[in-house]
Amino acid sequence: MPHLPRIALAGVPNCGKSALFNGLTGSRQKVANYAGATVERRWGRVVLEDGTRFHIVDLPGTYSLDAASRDQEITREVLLGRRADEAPPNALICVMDATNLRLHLRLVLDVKRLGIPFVVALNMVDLAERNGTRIDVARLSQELGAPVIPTVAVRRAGLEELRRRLPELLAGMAPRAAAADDYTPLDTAGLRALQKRAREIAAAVMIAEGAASRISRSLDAVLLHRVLGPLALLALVFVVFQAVFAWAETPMGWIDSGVSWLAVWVKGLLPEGWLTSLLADGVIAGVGSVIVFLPQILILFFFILLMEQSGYMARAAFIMDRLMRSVGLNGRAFLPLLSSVACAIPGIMATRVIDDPRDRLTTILVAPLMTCSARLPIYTLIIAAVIPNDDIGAGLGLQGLVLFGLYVAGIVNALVIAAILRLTVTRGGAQSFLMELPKYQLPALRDLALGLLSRAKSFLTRAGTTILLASVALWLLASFPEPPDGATEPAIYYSFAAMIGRALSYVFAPVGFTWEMCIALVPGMAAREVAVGALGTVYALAGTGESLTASLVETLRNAWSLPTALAFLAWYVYAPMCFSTLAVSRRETNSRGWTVFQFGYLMVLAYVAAGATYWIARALA
Ligand SMILES: Nc1nc2c(ncn2[C@@H]2O[C@H](COP(=O)(O)OP(=O)(O)OP(=O)(O)O)[C@@H](O)[C@H]2O)c(=O)[nH]1
Ligand SMILES: [Mg+2]
Repeated sequence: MPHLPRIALAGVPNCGKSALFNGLTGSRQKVANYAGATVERRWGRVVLEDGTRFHIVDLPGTYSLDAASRDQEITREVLLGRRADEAPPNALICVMDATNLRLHLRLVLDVKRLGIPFVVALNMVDLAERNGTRIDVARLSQELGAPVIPTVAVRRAGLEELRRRLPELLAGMAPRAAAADDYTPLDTAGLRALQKRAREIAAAVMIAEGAASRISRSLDAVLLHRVLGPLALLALVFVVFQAVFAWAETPMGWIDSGVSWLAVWVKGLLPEGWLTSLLADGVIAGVGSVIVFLPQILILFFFILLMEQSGYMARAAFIMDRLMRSVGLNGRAFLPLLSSVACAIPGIMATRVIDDPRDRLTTILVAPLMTCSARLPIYTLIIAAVIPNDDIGAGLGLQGLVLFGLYVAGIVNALVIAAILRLTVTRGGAQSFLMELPKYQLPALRDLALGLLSRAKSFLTRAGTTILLASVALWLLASFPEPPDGATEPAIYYSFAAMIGRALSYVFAPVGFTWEMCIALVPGMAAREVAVGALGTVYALAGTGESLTASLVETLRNAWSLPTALAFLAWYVYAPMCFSTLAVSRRETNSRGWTVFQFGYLMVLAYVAAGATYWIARALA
């Protein structure tokens, strides 16, 4: 890797660097319609037709070379060659958004001072054309003293031409490490001169300037409206959770019957014995009970991707800014928190866009409270088991409403705890929030499909690895030692797992958990949805012949009292996150103390919440 020349992609956030990177390398980096989608650098290798090989690096976007936030700092360090382990790139592709030349020229002019040879990819020319902007490309190239190639990164247009120009760029590449030493940050006068020059060039090359589209303005008049905006956001989120239940029902039914059929088939095919039990009760019951949730996860991500691609996500951050400010965070924290709805890990990584270290720390600490998609299986399983599938009018279901409530609870918890932290352990002044609103775009179907595909893949991979292993391990623990002669209880009752479960139930009985639930808590630390798989395995083993075909939902409905089920839900609203999240927290906060604090406070909250729910529900029932 170190021997190949390196080309870096530089540009303002949201100009299409990652889309271009994906186009050039065939990889699938996150492309999203808001500033700050990329927070890390990513490498890829490119081989040109003439055999030239080089590495290309995708960087977080930056508005200037002396930016403050962690993601932009990475870009600056890479471009200036300040990273200990690597020299500055040999050449650059500066990506510009053709619909916003002035802003983008400023960065290009600043980058030009580095003295690293570059080409300009004049991206989003499709949008520029549509809104009536026309640019004199030859003149722009002349003014910048570098080749300018019009591109449409998402449709891979112009990439051939770009590739053709790269060998000549690499031929004239700078001796490594020379460039950055001469770079000094601009003083105010220098900055002004640079801005003036950017304006001049923009004026000179713009043959016609289009206005922001009318559609965009009228959409914003509603979606960013003081009253209508928040209402629209709330309505949208509500619809999403209704859809998660309503649309997923049928495909989930198919998967569920497929899994049950498979278990029965295996039991019928193989002679009774440990292998059959391992396959049917361990692998199929464990992994199967998690895979059932694939449709729901995909529906949730369908909406998230839609919001990211259309440009609505950044507006949602804007709407939430006031609320966020009232708890001492700012609108910037909204996107990381929203990413945590997928998973806290990318969410915590996304906090790199937050400049202020205390804001950032607070956001990291509360991110696991947002309802991650691994909780979805647990929530829906228990909701399906204990909440009646009533119609609450207007075609809305009670189950969807409860799920919506749990997600809202996650958000409220995150905000309340952020407010408390901001007043105590992470006290400090609040920062103002500035974020460019991206253009509205119709989501590209291809990108949506690819996004969903990669989600499905990672979910199934987890099911096939972590969850499979946990299910097998649990099956072992739950099947041995074998019951003594003349045993009256199901075999699992005498197993190691039951011993562990009963030991744990000294701690958890006061909050209403049964020993079967306690067994599921342990593997649930590896990944939350494993708890569902574990329940699948435990109840499959504890079950008698007739409940073999009964779904897990039916089994739980009979086995758990309502207070117990609600307490389990409450536990997972706060539940100590999976270990991978803790590892990422540790890395991003760079502090063991804060990680322990995070784990500790979530643990305590989970226990208290489960207990309170259990006792209140019992008193009411
Ligand atoms: N119409 C159009 N949309 C584009 C083009 N290039 C990128 N996009 C869209 O612009 C948005 C931003 O693209 P990204 O590749 O994520 O931008 P980025 O520069 O990597 O952004 P950061 O990582 O936040 O700095 C996405 O919604 C893309 O689908 C283009 O040439 N034409
Ligand atoms: Mg990017």
